[in-house]
Amino acid sequence: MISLKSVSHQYPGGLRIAFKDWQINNGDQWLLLGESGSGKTTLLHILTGILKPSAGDVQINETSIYNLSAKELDQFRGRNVGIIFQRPHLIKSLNISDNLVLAQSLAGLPTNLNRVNEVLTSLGIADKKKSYPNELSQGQLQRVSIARAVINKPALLIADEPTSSLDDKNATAVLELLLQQSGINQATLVVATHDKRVKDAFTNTYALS
Ligand SMILES: Nc1ncnc2c1ncn2[C@@H]1O[C@H](COP(=O)(O)OP(=O)(O)OP(=O)(O)O)[C@@H](O)[C@H]1O
Repeated sequence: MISLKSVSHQYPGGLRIAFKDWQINNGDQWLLLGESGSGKTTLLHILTGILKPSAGDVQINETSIYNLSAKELDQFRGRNVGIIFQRPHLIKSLNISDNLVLAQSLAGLPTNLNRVNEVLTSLGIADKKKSYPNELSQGQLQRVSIARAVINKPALLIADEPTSSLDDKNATAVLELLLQQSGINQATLVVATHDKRVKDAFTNTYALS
């Protein structure tokens, strides 16, 4: 379970952004909506352990993440949180398989090539494991991003505008894969988006005002 209690954040010289309390149960699938500038990225950074809020408590599976040391938080994040950005951030000099192995290693986990194969197969890109990122299409790269995000079976899967750079066909496919992967891996899914094509797929909505 993830909970956000009395969280607010103030950037230096900026206005305080207050976030209403949020309880996310394991396996829930949520849409995070808000106008430009309302604080979506700020909230995703707070939820994923990247940005310590000025006030309030964030718990993931009963761990108050901002009470951890920097090193503990890095490992906790690597093991428990998978993030999919608008555009994939892969290491260009590593092939797809090695990009996923790197994600295991950064989380302090041993190399598990069976898991790499399992995830790539479930995303329909097992044949690309020896390819390099610049040899893949945009839609395939977004699948690799999803693979990297779920490789360590995170409790929380976060996607920040995952479909906005994709055409309709790829956007639908990526959305279906996100929902499917969060189901297979029993991960909670939070998708922040403006993309109208995405809205109907979710029943839970957290809206920023
Ligand atoms: N590093 C920063 N320093 C100061 N102010 C910031 C910083 N990052 C964001 N802000 C401000 O905080 C507010 C929320 O920004 P945030 O990026 O979270 O919004 P958003 O909802 O993700 O917007 P968008 O949809 O346009 O990406 C904005 O007013 C923004 O100007």
